[in-house]
Order: sequence, then structure tokens, then C-alpha cells
Amino acid sequence: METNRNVTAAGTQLQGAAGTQKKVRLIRVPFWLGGGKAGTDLGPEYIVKAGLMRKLRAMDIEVEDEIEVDCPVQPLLTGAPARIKYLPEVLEMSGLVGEQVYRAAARDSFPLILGGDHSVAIGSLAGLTAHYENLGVIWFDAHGDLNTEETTPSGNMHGMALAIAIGKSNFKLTDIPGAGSLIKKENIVIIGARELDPGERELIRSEGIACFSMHEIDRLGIAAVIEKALEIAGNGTDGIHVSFDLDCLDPREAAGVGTPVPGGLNYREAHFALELLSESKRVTSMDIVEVNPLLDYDRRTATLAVELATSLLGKRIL
Ligand SMILES: NC(=[NH2+])NCCC[C@H](N)C(=O)O
Ligand SMILES: [Mn+2]
Ligand SMILES: [Mn+2]
Repeated sequence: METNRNVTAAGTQLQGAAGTQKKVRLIRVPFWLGGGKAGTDLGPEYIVKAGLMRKLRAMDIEVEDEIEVDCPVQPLLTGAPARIKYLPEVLEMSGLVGEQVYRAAARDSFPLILGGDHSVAIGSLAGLTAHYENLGVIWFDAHGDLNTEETTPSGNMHGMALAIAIGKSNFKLTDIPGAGSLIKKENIVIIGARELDPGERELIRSEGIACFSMHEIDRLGIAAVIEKALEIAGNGTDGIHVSFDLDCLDPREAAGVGTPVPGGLNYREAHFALELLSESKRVTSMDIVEVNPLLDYDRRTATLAVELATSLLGKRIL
């Protein structure tokens, strides 16, 4: 991956940011091996079927091209399963995703990555760090995704994605060919957390990672949380990536996810959060992950994913 650094002073509007962009590059990643539940690989197909293209076109956004990453598939298990599941496959997928995401960012197209489980974000971040010198990350999630090889209760790599991004696990973002530097912990924000493993809680404390759990959202309101998130992810950064795990929403709104947790964001909170991020004109890329159509009712979660993406990309009620 060739790098093309494009540094913008913090606080200024970023060219190609959500709310200003006219071109989107859609990157579909049908991959489930990082989450351990088949069906998440159908996410991209169902999100597109739920009308993503026509909604973007109606907003005058050009979908420059649509790429499907040829993801590795489940190998036949031979011998005892590894404790960290499908590491070689996650590594291969991340390199392929990174390549496409880098290409999109390098030509000022807004990369919109459709997962896939949340390990897909490892690929997004690999590609984005090749382009941006200092990337901020806003991670919407019921979970922390901050487990390491030592602390993971499941061995599923989607629960390790953020730890990998900041270099806290043995396997690091910088192990992916073409990736730039690690994400700085100072520029990461988790929003919507309500189920953290003991090791994750420990890491959040020891590293001082900004985490606005549902408790903070209840207390402060989502608008104040987004304002703070922008300060943190925007401080000295030349791009902000939004990684949106649909399980940040309450399962009553988004049932079609692999690891639902009660007590999440409601419909308006999620939309309002993304509308505010769009208004900031600082967001330069987005993942939409963890949609599992096999666990969904009436394709509601895929439909919701489309609506949320359009809010980030500038759709307004008035
Ligand atoms: N991206 C997700 N949905 N992650 C769920 C992670 C669940 C649990 N914390 C684990 O590490 O296994
Ligand atoms: Mn996640
Ligand atoms: Mn999650």
C-alpha cells in the first residue's frame, strides 16, 4: 500500500467528510469468522437489498463503485480448534479490506464498509491508517472489543478489534501488511457500552480510554456525549472513523445481531448521534457491522442500518 498523507489542521472541516461528500465507495465484506456465528456474512447483501443504493442516490450521493472483498471462508477443522479462532482468516481478510479502504480514502471517496462481523474494522483501520497520519475512532458498541489473547472469554476476534487497533494484544494492527501506525488510545471513544469483560474494564481504566457507557448516556444525554466524543476523536487528528456495531442499539430496535445486550440506544438516540456527527463535518469513513439477517425479524436490522448510514451521510428530516 502506498501512503498519501493528507494532513488537515484539527478543528477544520475535512474534505470529503460525511455531510460534505458527494462520492461514496461501498466496500462489502461478507465475513463472519471473527464473530463465531454464521449469518453475519450475509450482512452486506441484505443491507444493499434494504435499499442503500436508491437512498444514497436520492440524496445526490454518487456511489462511485461497489466492491465485494473476496473473503476467506471457513476452513475444515483439522485437529483441536485454536483458542483464538480463525486468526489466519481474519489476517487475510483485514489485508484485503485495508487495500480497498486505502484506495477509496486516497481518492477522496468516502469509504463505507459493510460487514461482516466487527473484526472487519481491523481491515478498515489498516487501510485508513495508511492514508491518515492521525486517525480518531468513534466506536459505537454494546461491548468494548478490547479483549486480548489473555482476556478473551470466547476467542472471537471481533471482541478484540479495538485492542488490536491500539496495540494492546499480541497481534497488532501494524502486523497487517500496508497498515500505517497504531491508533492512539487518546483519540478513541467507545459509545453505548453495557457489557464489558473484566479484562476490558481493567484496560479502560489503566489506559484511560474514553468510554461513554449507557450510564453516561443516560446521565449526560446523547448530544453532550457526541460533543465530547468529537473533542476526543478530533483532537489533533486528520480523519475520524465511525465504527458502528448495530448491537449498540437496543435489541428491541435491532434484533438481528450476534451478541445482543438489553438496555441499548433507542432509535432516536442513534439517529441523533449520527446526525450530529454528520453536522460536525469531521467524519471521513464508516463501518456498519454485525448485522446478522438469520437472526433478524422482517429484515428490520438491515433496514435500520441503511437509515442510520444515510443519517451520517447527511440525510435530514427538514
Ligand atoms: N463486536 C462484538 N459484537 N463483540 C462482542 C464481544 C463479546 C465478548 N466481549 C467477547 O470478547 O467475546
Ligand atoms: Mn463490536
Ligand atoms: Mn458489540
